[in-house]
Amino acid sequence: MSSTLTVPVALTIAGSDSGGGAGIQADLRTFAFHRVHGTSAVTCVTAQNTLGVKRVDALPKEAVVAQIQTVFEDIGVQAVKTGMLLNQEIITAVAEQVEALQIDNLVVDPVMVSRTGAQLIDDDAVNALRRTLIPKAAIITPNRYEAQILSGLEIHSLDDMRAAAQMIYRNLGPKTVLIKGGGMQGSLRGVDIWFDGQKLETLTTKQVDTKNTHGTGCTLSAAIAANLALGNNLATSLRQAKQYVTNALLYSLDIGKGQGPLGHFFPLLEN
Ligand SMILES: Nc1ncnc2c1ncn2[C@@H]1O[C@H](COP(=O)(O)OP(=O)(O)OP(=O)(O)O)[C@@H](O)[C@H]1O
Ligand SMILES: Cc1ncc(COP(=O)(O)O)c(N)n1
Repeated sequence: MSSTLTVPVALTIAGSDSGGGAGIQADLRTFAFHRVHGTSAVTCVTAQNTLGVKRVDALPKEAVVAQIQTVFEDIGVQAVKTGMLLNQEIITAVAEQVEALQIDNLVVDPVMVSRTGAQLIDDDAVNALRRTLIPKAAIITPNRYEAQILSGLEIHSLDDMRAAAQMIYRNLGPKTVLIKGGGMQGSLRGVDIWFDGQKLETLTTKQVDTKNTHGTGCTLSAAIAANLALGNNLATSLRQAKQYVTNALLYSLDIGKGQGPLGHFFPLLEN
């Protein structure tokens, strides 16, 4: 006897991480955990491990567009997340597809700077993100450094995070801004702030004491997209996604010599 299931579908438009901790690999595991069918449009291929990124090769923008269109034509998609889009050409092409396909449930993780402060995309790409994609987002999820670039403010405290969220909302026009605390000091690492033009909310978990935090940002944005694909409203999606990242951090994996990945399927890892 076999049975068929109908499940929601999410699409990730992001880079491949050969080390399996972040990017497309983290996103697809996150979708699967949520019982959401994961589809993907690869933007670039990174040679990466737990110690860092050694090489990045971009795909032609036409290849990225073809993946998105081919998935939409046949399968249909309830929510989309974007991760590492790398260059101006790919960002502009993705923004055009968002417009043409009338994608509403769009989660933009504006991957620009790693948690260690290394810039991952050039200035033209940052400007393209600001101009073309961020204004179309249902939510954007910058980390501390990305929020500094997008707001022009220095961020050292919770109040700074709140001011930056409001500034980005007003200046760049996404429907909601969530600033992640992973790059802050001490207990603020578990605290995120979000602002939707009316409510200024805080999502708090205890700081998890682990060095294995590679892919936390990708995982959070993929979990938000998965929850939206399941039909949850934004506030519920953010709460659930935060809880999911925290659980996956509590079961992070000691793999490699640097920052290991999260335990995305944590219930299978319990002794
Ligand atoms: N040590 C920690 N303890 C608890 N929560 C954490 C910790 N580190 C990160 N987080 C949470 O993980 C989520 C991702 O935030 P973070 O600031 O790490 O994003 P990021 O810099 O984009 O991630 P990445 O390390 O993947 O680049 C946020 O909800 C943040 O609060
Ligand atoms: C392919 C790829 N995409 C994104 C990130 C950053 O991810 P994160 O912000 O989750 O560390 C990464 N290191 N590699």
